[in-house]
Amino acid sequence: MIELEALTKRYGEKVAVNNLTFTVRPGIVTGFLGPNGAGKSTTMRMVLGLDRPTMGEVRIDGKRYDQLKDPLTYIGALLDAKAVHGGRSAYHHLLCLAQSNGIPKSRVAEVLDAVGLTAVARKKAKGFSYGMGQRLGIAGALLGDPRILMFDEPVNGLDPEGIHWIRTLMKSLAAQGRTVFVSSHLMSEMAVTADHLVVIGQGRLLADTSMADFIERNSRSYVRIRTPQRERLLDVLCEAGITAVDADGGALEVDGGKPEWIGDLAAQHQVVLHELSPRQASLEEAFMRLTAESVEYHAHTGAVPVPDEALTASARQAWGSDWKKGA
Ligand SMILES: Nc1ncnc2c1ncn2[C@@H]1O[C@H](COP(=O)(O)OP(=O)(O)OP(=O)(O)O)[C@@H](O)[C@H]1O
Repeated sequence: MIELEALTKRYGEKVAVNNLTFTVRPGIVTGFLGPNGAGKSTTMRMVLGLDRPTMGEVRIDGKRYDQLKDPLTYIGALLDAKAVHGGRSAYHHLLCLAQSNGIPKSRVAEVLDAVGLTAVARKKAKGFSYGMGQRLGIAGALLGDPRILMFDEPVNGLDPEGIHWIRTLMKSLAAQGRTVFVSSHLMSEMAVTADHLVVIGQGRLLADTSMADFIERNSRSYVRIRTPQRERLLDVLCEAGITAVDADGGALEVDGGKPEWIGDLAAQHQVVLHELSPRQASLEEAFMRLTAESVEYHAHTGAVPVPDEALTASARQAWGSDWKKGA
């Protein structure tokens, strides 16, 4: 389990991580989502004791990172796949890690096998492709057989086969009862990998919710309609008790409506339709909406278009006053 409590990191005037409180639990994959610069990597570095919090703290199974004996046996992480001595072979890179962390030598061959690098184990890391480098980084994370694993944007730059492999690996690690914490800026990727979501924007917590809840609340289905007789159609829909809202390009949208029903209604009233199409809002759109509110807060004046229940209490407070103080 990873517990963050009021975790904050300032770099001069810049608040990279702002009062984050959440828990990453075992047995599931927790996705850590946020747009570029949201503070994901800074948070992960603080989890590993690589950056010092300005305020607050992080506990790994109840202890600070610097209190862990042989930390690789508690938490394994892939933060930067390039952080490998290029002149060393994959085998020697892992052997050095093992020896400096009280991990038996036999474990090196096991993790090389687990990530599919056995055949190239004696080759120098500098000759590795990006995907092979990612696999080597993951082997390092698995080396201490830790109960907690943390991956920073592990699928970035990978081909579909590599993405599928990492996705399957994370799910199987969680199924073994481990805590799996993985960052991404892609909602679509998290939707098929994570069981739980923590979303941040500008260092602040925006949502801490189960993936199932997020999907249920944001998988909006609607019908898009275009007509040259807009006012007439609006009257007809209104009489039928259907609410239509304006959409881009002069179109109308009806939430949850059936296209057949709207088409029949239009035909009965001799309203010409140029488009009548069922649509499903993507989760990526929902994520962009959620995070755009934090990125562009100053420009925002209307109601927050995200389901209130999906937000944390601190996020609800965050939509406003304290942001304008420049916090
Ligand atoms: N050492 C540093 N000094 C100054 N500012 C920093 C430092 N590290 C990060 N930042 C700033 O803190 C903010 C958060 O950065 P961070 O890398 O944690 O975000 P991220 O969510 O991981 O983004 P990305 O997806 O682009 O990696 C950014 O505005 C970044 O410029």
